[in-house]
Amino acid sequence: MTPAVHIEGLVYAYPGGVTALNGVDLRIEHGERVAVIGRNGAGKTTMARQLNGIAKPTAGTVTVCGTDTAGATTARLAASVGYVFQNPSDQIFAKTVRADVEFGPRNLGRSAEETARLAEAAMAATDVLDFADHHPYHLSPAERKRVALASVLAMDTPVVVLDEPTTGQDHRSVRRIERIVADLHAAGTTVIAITHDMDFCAESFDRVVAMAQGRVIADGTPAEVFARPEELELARVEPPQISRLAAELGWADQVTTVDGFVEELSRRAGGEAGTPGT
Ligand SMILES: Nc1ncnc2c1ncn2[C@@H]1O[C@H](COP(=O)(O)OP(=O)(O)OP(=O)(O)O)[C@@H](O)[C@H]1O
Repeated sequence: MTPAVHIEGLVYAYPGGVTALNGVDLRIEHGERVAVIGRNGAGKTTMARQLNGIAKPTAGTVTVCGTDTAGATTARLAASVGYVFQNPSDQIFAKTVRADVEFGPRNLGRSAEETARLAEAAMAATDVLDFADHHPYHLSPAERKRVALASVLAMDTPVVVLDEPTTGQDHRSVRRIERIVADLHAAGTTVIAITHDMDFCAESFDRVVAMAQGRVIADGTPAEVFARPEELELARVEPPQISRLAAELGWADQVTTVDGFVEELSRRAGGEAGTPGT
């Protein structure tokens, strides 16, 4: 089957001269949940921007849902890839939240009825329905970020790319975003998130791709990647808090999620600690 994303030998140099990507190879299958991590300037956003054709390879190829981005218009790629910008101000443009969220599906040729249904569902999932008729300008940065997410969810694309979705969000909103990622996954959508939030990374993603200096330096499950101190050092990231707690307790097995921690605790206490989520 054609992969959702296939990147081969990708090099990208900005017009100013910075070579931000230095030979990236990455294959992501349909339905995968992938977190892309790494220090500032590692090339994460530059790579993600290739997926919806905002930027085109200097060398190498990027194929999304079977379409080579080199010859494809951004409008064509928009049907396959929804991209939530790191900064919502780069994305939101309409006079009301509802108009912004409805723009994408309408632009993709959905009927008025379908557009309204998709927009309503996306606004409910991101908890922005209460201010659907407000001007996005009057919302807080965290709320605007959720509007940007709603606008992409409403497009119902097979691939969704989230650039730093949890930044600036409170605990409740982060949990909501975790739920959205789980729902997208259950619906078969491929989810790719760039994140500096290692707790979110470990809780919501099955695969972690670590980048440094324009290359992929580690690729595996959260447990595999967080067990590689040299690569983590190079990527300047620390394992999730729960992993560090488990390490402090001297547990040899790699724990990356709260549920995993509770399971391990329960096993060690002979089943007395209860089951996760109860
Ligand atoms: N518009 C641009 N023009 C020139 N160079 C750029 C531009 N945007 C990014 N760069 C450079 O490209 C490299 C990769 O940047 P990029 O934003 O992709 O990294 P990142 O891993 O997403 O970082 P962050 O975590 O800070 O978002 C950096 O050296 C950065 O300075």
